[in-house]
This record gives sequence, C-alpha cells and structure tokens, in this order.
Amino acid sequence: MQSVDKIITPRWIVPVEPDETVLEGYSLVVHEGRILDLLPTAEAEARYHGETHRRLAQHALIPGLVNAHTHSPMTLLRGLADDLPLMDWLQNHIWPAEGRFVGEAFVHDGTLLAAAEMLRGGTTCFNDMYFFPETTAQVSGQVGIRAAIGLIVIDFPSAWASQASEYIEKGLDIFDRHKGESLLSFCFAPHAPYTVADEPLKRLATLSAELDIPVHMHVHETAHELEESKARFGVRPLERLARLGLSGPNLMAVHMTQLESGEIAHLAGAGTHVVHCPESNLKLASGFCPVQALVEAGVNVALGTDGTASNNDLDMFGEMRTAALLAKGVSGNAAALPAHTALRMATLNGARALGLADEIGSLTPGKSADMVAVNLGELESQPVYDPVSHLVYAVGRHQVSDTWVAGRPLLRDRQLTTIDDTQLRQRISSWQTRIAEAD
Ligand SMILES: CSC[C@H]1O[C@@H](n2cnc3c(O)ncnc32)[C@H](O)[C@@H]1O
Ligand SMILES: [Zn+2]
Repeated sequence: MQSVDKIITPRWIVPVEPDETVLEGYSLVVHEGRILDLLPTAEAEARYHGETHRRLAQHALIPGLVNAHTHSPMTLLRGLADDLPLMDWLQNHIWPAEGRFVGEAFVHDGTLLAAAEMLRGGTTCFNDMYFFPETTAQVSGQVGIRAAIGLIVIDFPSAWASQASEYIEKGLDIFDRHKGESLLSFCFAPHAPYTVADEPLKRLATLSAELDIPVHMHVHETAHELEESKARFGVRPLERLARLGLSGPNLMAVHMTQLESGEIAHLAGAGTHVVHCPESNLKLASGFCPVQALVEAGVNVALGTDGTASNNDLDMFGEMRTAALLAKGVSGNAAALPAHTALRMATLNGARALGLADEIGSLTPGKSADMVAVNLGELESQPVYDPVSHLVYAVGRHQVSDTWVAGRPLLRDRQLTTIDDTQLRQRISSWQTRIAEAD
C-alpha cells in the first residue's frame, strides 16, 4: 500500500481529456498537490492508503474552471452603471469611477471579493487585467487561488503609472520579482488597440517573444472600434496588430465580435487564441463572436466573464451555458457548441491560451490537483442521464461543494477556508458607502 495525501471518490469524474469521457466507479489520487493517479475505485483502494478519503456519492469531479478574462477588482463596481454601450459605459461611468477610487486598497478588497466569488463558483484560475497588478498577485497568494497577472499597459495616466513606458517597466519589475511563484503566471496586458499606440505595442511584441509571455488584450470588441481604427490607422485592428508583430500564438484576443472569414483563417494559421465573453458582449450589445466558425477553423477558444461591471458576475457555469446557447442562436445550428465543448473551453482551452496546459485544465495524472466537486444530487438536477449536459445546461454555481487548488481545499462544503467571510463583508460594505456617496 502506498501512502498518499488524498483519495477522492465521486460518483462521476469528467477529466475533459480524453474528450467526451465520463468515468463512473473511479477515484482520483492526490499527492503533494498533484494528481498521482486516476483509476477504478477497487484498484485505488487496493493500491493506495489516503491520509484522507473523500467520498462524494452524488457529485461530479471536474477540472477547476479557468476564467480567461476578467478585471477582478471591478467587483466593487458591480451594478454601478448598467444598460449602456461600451464606450459610453467606459468613458462616462467606469473610467471616472476608477479615476476616483482605484488604488492599492481598492484592488486588494475587490480582488479578495472576486476570489471568494470565483472559488464558490468553481473557478480555480483567473486571467486578470487591472491596475496595481502586484496587489492582485499578493491577494491571490494569500488566498491560494491560481492567477495569471496582467502586466497592464494603457496610454492614459492612472494611479498606477503615468505613461506606457512606465506601465511596461513596472510590469517587468513585477515579473522579475514574482516569476518563480508556483500559482502565478503573467501576461502582458495592453488594454486595447484604441488605447495603446504603435511604439509600446511593438515593444510588447518583442518582449513577449523574448520572455515567452502571452499578450492579453481586448480586440475587435465593437463595430465602433473597427470604424475608429480604419479612420485612424487605415486598417482593421487585427491587421494593425499583425503588422506590429502581435498576432501570433502568444496573443489572447478577447471578445472578437467582428470577424471576417479571412481573419478567422488568419487566427487559425497564426495559432492566436480567442477569449469569448458572451455575457459581457450581450450586456454591452457589443456584437456576437462567431464561436462555431472559429472552432471549426481550428482556433483555440477559451471563455471569460469579463469584469463584474459588464456581466455582472464571475460565474463560469453561467458563462458556459450562455456560450452554448448563444452559439446555437448565432449559427442557426442546434449542434453548435455542445456541452462537452463548452466545458473544454472553460477548462483546457483556457489553460492552453495561458500556456498552462501542462499544468492545469484536465484531470490528468501529473497535473496540478486543481479540481471542483459539483453536487448533482439536488432535486433540480434529477434525473441525471448525462452529467456533462447538467454541468452546462442545468446546474447553478451554488451546487459547487468543494474547490481545490494544487490539492489544497479552498472551499469545503461551501465554506471558504482561506477567506474570512465576515471581515470581507465589512470591507465591501464600507466601499459601497464610499462609492454610493460619490455617485
Ligand atoms: C487597464 S486596466 C483594464 C481596464 O479595462 C476596463 N474594462 C473593463 N471591461 C472592459 C471591456 O469590456 N472593454 C474595454 N475595457 C474594459 C477597465 O474598466 C479598466 O479600466
Ligand atoms: Zn475586459
């Protein structure tokens, strides 16, 4: 008998890789933060002795969800400005509020709230883009959640930096000081083609290639962005990025609601990743990302919530469902984006886009034990013919019972283990008072 840290025996295991697999009567063995084995329960019990053995008779065990695009501190602005199109929302509401309130304390408390919400909803890894990224890194470390930290660049001055060159220098400094931390990874995060000039974008293309750091950027979010780009630069944003050396396999292009067939072929050929944010795109009426056409062309499509001021939650179960339903509506094809594909987008595809597919994204021996148990025993989930169908089309995030990152339980029976709920509520309530008074 081999002694191991943990054995988990759920009713179903959905490893995501191999595709379309649902295992029943299997156990997953965790040792030193990694998945050591995935095998029939009788064999697991004969071969391993777990320091703990968790039996989850009504649950599906899935890989931790990867939120491939968010602005975590924006939880503090949830519901502040609704029912507006992107540029009105940003220029007249969000950027003024950020100008007034964003600082280290805002980012600290907003990230903590986001981490609590994400863990309670089964998200174990988030790809962030926001001011004061080192604070996001610190909070993530304290909580134990996995984070891809956006080294942001924007041509506007903010409380974090005054110009593009300073954003880049500060970002590189953060990267140098934190690059060895096992739960952190980094992306350059130029905000959008319409807010970052050619020179900093060229520099980022060079740095991204030299340091092998992905580039995370809002691209082709609205029709307005395309019109403005043609007027200012004579080309569509994707073409401009390609000329600046940015449209290769390191690019995570977020939104992509405006795409011509030649551009889809270009993305596929270049190995560029697309991050689909269906709920934010719907709420801001930004347009529809042609997900099915991208998938058919071979583009890796991941899923993100965007920030909570344009969604207004960090619910990756909701995002999977919206993505699956919307793809059918947009393509006129009920077979578009089936449940297994939606789950893959929310897990392994996000990991691939972040360059983390060897580490997370599927329940594969050798990978980090980032996992989620979802209770399918509730009345609202009966009967269960196909657990993956339920995960995408029927369950709510409140059915997540347990969330582990690198084998560490961060949510146990719906209780957060590293975040003090009462203290967090007090902090958020004081932000609510301050922000509402200024509104
Ligand atoms: C430079 S930090 C990130 C910056 O992005 C803003 N933002 C949030 N959501 C969106 C979106 O959908 N499109 C463009 N910009 C967005 C956020 O408020 C921060 O200022
Ligand atoms: Zn965004």
